Amino acid sequence: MYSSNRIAYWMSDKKLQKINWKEFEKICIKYNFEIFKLDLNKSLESQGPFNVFLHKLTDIIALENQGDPKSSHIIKAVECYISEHPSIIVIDPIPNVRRLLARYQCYSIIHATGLHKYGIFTPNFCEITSYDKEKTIQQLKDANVRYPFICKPLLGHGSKKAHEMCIIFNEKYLKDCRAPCVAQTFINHNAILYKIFVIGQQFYFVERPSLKNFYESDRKTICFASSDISRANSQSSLSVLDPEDISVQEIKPNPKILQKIAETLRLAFEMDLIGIDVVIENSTGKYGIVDVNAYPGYDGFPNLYDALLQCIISKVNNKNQITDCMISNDNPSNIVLNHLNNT
Ligand SMILES: O=P(O)(O)O[C@H]1[C@H](O)[C@@H](OP(=O)(O)O)[C@H](OP(=O)(O)O)[C@@H](OP(=O)(O)O)[C@H]1O
Ligand SMILES: Nc1ncnc2c1ncn2[C@@H]1O[C@H](COP(=O)(O)OP(=O)(O)O)[C@@H](O)[C@H]1O
Ligand SMILES: [Mg+2]
Repeated sequence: MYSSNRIAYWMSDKKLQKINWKEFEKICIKYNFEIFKLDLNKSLESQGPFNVFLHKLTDIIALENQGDPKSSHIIKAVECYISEHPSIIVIDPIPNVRRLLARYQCYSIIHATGLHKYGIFTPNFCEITSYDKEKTIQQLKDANVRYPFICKPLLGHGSKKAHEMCIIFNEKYLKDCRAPCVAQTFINHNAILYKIFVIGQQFYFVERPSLKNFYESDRKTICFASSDISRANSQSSLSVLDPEDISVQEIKPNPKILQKIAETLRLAFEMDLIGIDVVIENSTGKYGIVDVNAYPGYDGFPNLYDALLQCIISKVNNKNQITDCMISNDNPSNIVLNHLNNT
């Protein structure tokens, strides 16, 4: 049992408390898995061996990305250990998490999935690279980004700043774009957002508050912190619909379409633990994917830890099958080799 069923994990203490991790440890023990928290400040070799590494390293990866030497040292050590022990199942692989954190890259991956065939899209987006007004106008035009649009920081995690955004309504206030950033067309969706939580092949969705409808106008830029908008109990004034929008009929989400989004993005990002923010566009009824997160909160996911362990077990079994297959594939080639040697 020692090395074949040993799970190492790392998450911040804040996250561990929030998600009642003790519950997961109990389930692991019940199913004969040993589980322990990896100490990132100690030699990893001395804490091994283990065959599964489960983590939420997003903030450290984001800090590494911003040049923080301590974070960079930690992530390099983890990556080095993983590459020296290629049989470890990493949930989720660090290069894939890195790709997800960069918003522009993240939207490009969604855009390339072909989900538009099913009435699913990611709103038009582009990277704003400078404070040069003419250049910005051209970048918006080339990508067909319309007013109003949201400016989002390039990096989607790692600091409070990553979640500070603004809505720009007209050319006059383009100066408020905090370059470099991603600009994304604002989709009116009656202030309702759906969060899809994915754990391997299982998924679940919840409804959350979101931003009210906005239209192109000469109004000033609105700035907001995204954490004030779509948390379970958020009560922002930006989520209160204007009187003329109250009568817009709510479109109920089709679970089959949300399932299609969950399955497609899990494969596209090659990640098992993701959260996807989806809005349904008022005017078309189409499903817009506005954000994808690594290892989300899973608030409300039924039997969360059974689902998580099931995901781990199926990956361990898959890996064992592949290994068995490689061993048994060895035999025919050995026979051929022996045969050749004997002739
Ligand atoms: O960036 P957005 O789109 O808001 O997504 C967030 C982040 O993933 C948060 O993780 P973190 O705080 O680690 O960045 C997560 O909170 P936790 O993982 O801490 O619970 C939130 O889960 P919800 O709290 O379920 O919304 C999820 O909605
Ligand atoms: N293109 C969009 N159109 C309309 N609302 C959006 C759009 N993108 C984001 N939002 C709203 O802004 C919030 C924050 O944006 P998001 O990209 O999810 O940022 P974060 O990574 O900080 O969660 C979302 O929860 C949603 O309410
Ligand atoms: Mg979000």
